[in-house]
Amino acid sequence: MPPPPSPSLHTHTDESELLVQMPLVMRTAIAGCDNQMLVDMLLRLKSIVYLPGDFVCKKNIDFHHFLLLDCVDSYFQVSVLGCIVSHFLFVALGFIVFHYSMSVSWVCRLSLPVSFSLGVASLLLPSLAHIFPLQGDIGKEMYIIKAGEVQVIGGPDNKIVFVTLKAGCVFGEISLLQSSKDGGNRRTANVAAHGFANLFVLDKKDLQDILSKAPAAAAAEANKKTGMALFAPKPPTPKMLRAFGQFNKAAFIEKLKLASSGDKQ
Ligand SMILES: Nc1ncnc2c1ncn2[C@@H]1O[C@@H]2COP(=O)(O)O[C@H]2[C@H]1O
Repeated sequence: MPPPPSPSLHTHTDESELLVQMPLVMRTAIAGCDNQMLVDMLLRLKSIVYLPGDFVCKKNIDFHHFLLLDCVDSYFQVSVLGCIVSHFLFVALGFIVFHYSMSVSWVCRLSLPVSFSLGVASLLLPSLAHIFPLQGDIGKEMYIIKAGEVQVIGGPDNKIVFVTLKAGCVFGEISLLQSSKDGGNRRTANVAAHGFANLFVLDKKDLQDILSKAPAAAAAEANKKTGMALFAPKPPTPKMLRAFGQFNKAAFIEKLKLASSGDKQ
């Protein structure tokens, strides 16, 4: 008797079984989708697990990461470090100048104030980042949450949680769909994994391919035109309704009075 097939070697799968395992939001969305589009999309999805706190999308560059100062958690320490680093740079510069037998007096005189200013500048860097925010990542992928949660975060030190997205939610699509003019393809928010998050990732190019082939895309284009009809001038009111529209209450009461006085006579 042949051995029973191992579960991992099944050649075909029952779609309804697969569907049951998906988050409810995804199942509902799938129900209204074009079949070919779904197949196209599913074949291109990659599954990635993000660790707790990992950034999936970045709107702002974090200056502590930027300066490679993850271990330094206060602006004061950053500025002190800035002073020390710039002072050593000047000492090195002085050494080079001295080595080439040039005057070092101006280097010595400038060393302290410049080190100090650079220290102050490094103190101000995080505040400057809020005034002149650096542009974030260019969106290259969008995500569907398979399991776990992600949070859209912002504010100082990304402490504010704007929204928590759960299994079945889609995000990271805005920068993919916006035009690149005026930096429109930059991430509009920071998104980080809240606990372990298993995400399906879809490339920008794959998304564009799917949308260009999908009949739904054409329908959406057509809908833009038909949708306008909803706001177009309304058709003229039918005759009967127009008669109601011209209904004059005072004249009607006058007619009633006349009729009743005629009855009495
Ligand atoms: N208020 C919000 N609610 C839900 N999702 C958001 C919100 N703001 C931003 N996002 C998502 O966060 C993503 C960040 O990258 P994108 O700008 O590409 O696309 C963004 C949206 O998908």
